Amino acid sequence: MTTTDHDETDAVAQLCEEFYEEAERERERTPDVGIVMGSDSDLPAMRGASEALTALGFAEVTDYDDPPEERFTFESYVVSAHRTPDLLYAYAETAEARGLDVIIAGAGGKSADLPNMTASIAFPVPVIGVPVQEKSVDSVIGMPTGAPLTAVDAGKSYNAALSAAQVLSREHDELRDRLVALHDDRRDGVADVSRRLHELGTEKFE
Ligand SMILES: Nc1c(C(=O)O)ncn1[C@@H]1O[C@H](COP(=O)(O)O)[C@@H](O)[C@H]1O
Repeated sequence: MTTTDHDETDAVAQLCEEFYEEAERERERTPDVGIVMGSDSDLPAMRGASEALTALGFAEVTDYDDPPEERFTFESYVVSAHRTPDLLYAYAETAEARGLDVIIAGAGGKSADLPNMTASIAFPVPVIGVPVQEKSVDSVIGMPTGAPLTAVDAGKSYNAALSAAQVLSREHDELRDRLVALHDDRRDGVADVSRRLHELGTEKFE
């Protein structure tokens, strides 16, 4: 093992320790939604999740000691079942105690095991899987009976966030109303674009 490998192992152990410590703390405000992805190279595909949550008035927690004022929040991490199984275990095992109500987990490649392993370990916290690529779909959704995972289509992290908010909205009318408003906006958007296309014609439409 090189010095770098050793340092990286320590860095993983430190993050694991932080999750276990957080699980022990009694905090008034904790993130509602957890976003995890197998690599930071998944960020372009996973950004839709934070965009949708932000559109619904969620803020991102980047410091547990200084959480945002917003009522609904989320947090993001890179966790890999294959590269850092211990980190995955620490993240998922402590998810409920750390206050997470729903997890959105995205991974790519043909062996996208992060979402399903997170679902198994974090149970009964619901996990919404995002296959980052088309080739990841089967490995994300293929769960045996008794090991549930909800998933969206490849790359649809925006929808994963809407589903996460739907779960939370059953307990929070305020969030329910924001979801309905966002839904209505999208519906109006179709009418606007339809009118513009019709009135400008296909040549001038941009
Ligand atoms: N599918 C997984 C897991 C996992 O499932 O544990 N860990 C990383 N990955 C995926 O590997 C791809 C390439 O990652 P790199 O770009 O870091 O090489 C990413 O799409 C990631 O989600």
